[in-house]
Amino acid sequence: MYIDIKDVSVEYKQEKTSFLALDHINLSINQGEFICLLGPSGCGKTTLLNAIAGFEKVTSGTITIDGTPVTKPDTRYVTIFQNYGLLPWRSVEKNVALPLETKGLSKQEQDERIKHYLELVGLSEYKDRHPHQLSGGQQQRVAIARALAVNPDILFMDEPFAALDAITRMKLQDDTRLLSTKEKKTIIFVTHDIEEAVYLADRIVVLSPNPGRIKSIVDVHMPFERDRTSDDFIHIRDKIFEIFNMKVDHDLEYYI
Ligand SMILES: Nc1ncnc2c1ncn2[C@@H]1O[C@H](COP(=O)(O)OP(=O)(O)OP(=O)(O)O)[C@@H](O)[C@H]1O
Repeated sequence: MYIDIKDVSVEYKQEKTSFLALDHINLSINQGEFICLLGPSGCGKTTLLNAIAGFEKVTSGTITIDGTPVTKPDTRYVTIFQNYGLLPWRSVEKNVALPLETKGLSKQEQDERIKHYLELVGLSEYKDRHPHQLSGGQQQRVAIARALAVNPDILFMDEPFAALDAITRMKLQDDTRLLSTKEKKTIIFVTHDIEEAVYLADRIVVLSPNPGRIKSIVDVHMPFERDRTSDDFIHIRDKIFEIFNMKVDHDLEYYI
């Protein structure tokens, strides 16, 4: 297995108390897989993502990537944060260039990568703009281009589209799925939006809180082209609702 999470617990210690955010998590992830971590607020999604990415130390258990134990963040992997994290004083092009400058790439290689990834996210014409001259969705695309430009093996995405309107979110979901296959990345994607998870994932890891545990793992056997209104889609969505013991109602917003 590419990523192996064995018996991982994370306990946050405060002055006198401690809180078990993750309790004996076991999960194996294949290379190239699209995994969604799904669950209600506080169930430990971000903690698990950060532990795999090396930003959070585990209290017990082990995480290995490609056979190497994770002890700290590795430049082979990259995280897209929810708030885009763009530098306002840099142009789109210069924002994408940022991580490349520290990688010691030649100017020509930097330029090629910037061009390629801005094209991939459809922002070539916006390269000279600054972040405040872009919509939220465009800013997030710049963040995606910047993340991909360093050619990471794994992309960690923590609710990257939560702040966007529904139409933009759907467009970026399509883009993300396309590049996960085109660029053959392993993607670990945190969301609390059930439909987003069913639309994107190869497997959905459903977590429950207090303490954070894996409640269920749902295989999403659907073709690449997914239709939110198809019977298969609705069947998997409703299955997840059942996992959460939530009433299925057609007027319900599908968030947890
Ligand atoms: N540094 C910390 N110290 C103490 N408790 C923490 C710390 N970070 C997170 N927690 C707690 O651990 C639990 C899991 O947090 P985490 O952020 O992983 O959840 P989440 O599923 O990502 O939630 P959300 O969907 O709201 O972002 C929460 O109850 C949170 O309050």
